[in-house]
Amino acid sequence: MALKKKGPPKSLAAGRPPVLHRVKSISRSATKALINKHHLLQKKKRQAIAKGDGAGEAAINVEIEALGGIEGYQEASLQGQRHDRGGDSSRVLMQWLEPCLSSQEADSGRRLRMLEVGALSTQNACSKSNHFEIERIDLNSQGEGILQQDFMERPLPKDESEQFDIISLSLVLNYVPEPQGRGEMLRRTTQFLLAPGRYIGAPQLTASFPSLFLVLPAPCVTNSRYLDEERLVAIMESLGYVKVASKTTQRLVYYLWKRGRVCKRAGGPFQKKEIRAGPTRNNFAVVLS
Ligand SMILES: C[S@@+](CC[C@H](N)C(=O)[O-])C[C@H]1O[C@@H](n2cnc3c(N)ncnc32)[C@H](O)[C@@H]1O
Repeated sequence: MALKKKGPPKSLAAGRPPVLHRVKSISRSATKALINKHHLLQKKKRQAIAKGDGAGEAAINVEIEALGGIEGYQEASLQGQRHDRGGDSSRVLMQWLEPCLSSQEADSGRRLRMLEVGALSTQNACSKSNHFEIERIDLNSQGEGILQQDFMERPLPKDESEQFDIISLSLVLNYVPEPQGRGEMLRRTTQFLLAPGRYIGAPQLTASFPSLFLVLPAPCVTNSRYLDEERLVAIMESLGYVKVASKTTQRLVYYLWKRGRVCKRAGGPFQKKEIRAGPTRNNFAVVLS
């Protein structure tokens, strides 16, 4: 009987059980291209569904799967959270909130409740800070501690116990393929936040809570035909939000919006209207009817 030919000796590591899922490294440009392609396919899929084009939808699903499906997309997103690529966006939130949170805990010991929509990890800066009791959800859970749930299908809160002091919506709004869907997502956040003005016993929290942490790729606001900072502020104000903090980097825009009372004179509705022309602009838009 012929002996089985042995391959090259394997490293010791090859024999060890996979105790840690290590994310494969992808270049920065490949990551960006993969994320953009995924967003484009999601948009085309939504259009095919709206037209009742079953064959088109199936073909797009094949393309999405060929790109690695939602898992491939999430893996690429995790690459973007690497320290050398700008790091996890919730670090900015913690820089903004740390001073008021530290003094609040010394006073009352109550941990604030956070809903993290589109959570890829349980190890980001807000999780590690220990300041929050966090409920994490994602369309495709990456594991324990993250509930698999579509925020748009999440049952509305029955009472205060199901509402939150803060919602994190980091790089999620731009995943929604249609402008109307984005407006609906923003509107929905208000229903999950506690009523404004409830921090009577902790006045240091009043300036920042209840609030929405919103992060978007910078070009969505800095280089869109249909959205700029002024229009975003107007949209958010029509929902009762007031801008408390913001930061723009080359890659991302970060905002902290505090929920206030909806002003009767607030503008809107906000249709898809060109506010800046130019061949190099993108088409990111938010529509609120
Ligand atoms: C680009 S990742 C962002 C992850 C992380 N928040 C960050 O800032 O790096 C977007 C995540 O949002 C999730 N997502 C998109 N729409 C969602 C929805 N309607 N409900 C829950 N999760 C959603 C996607 O599944 C994906 O994991």
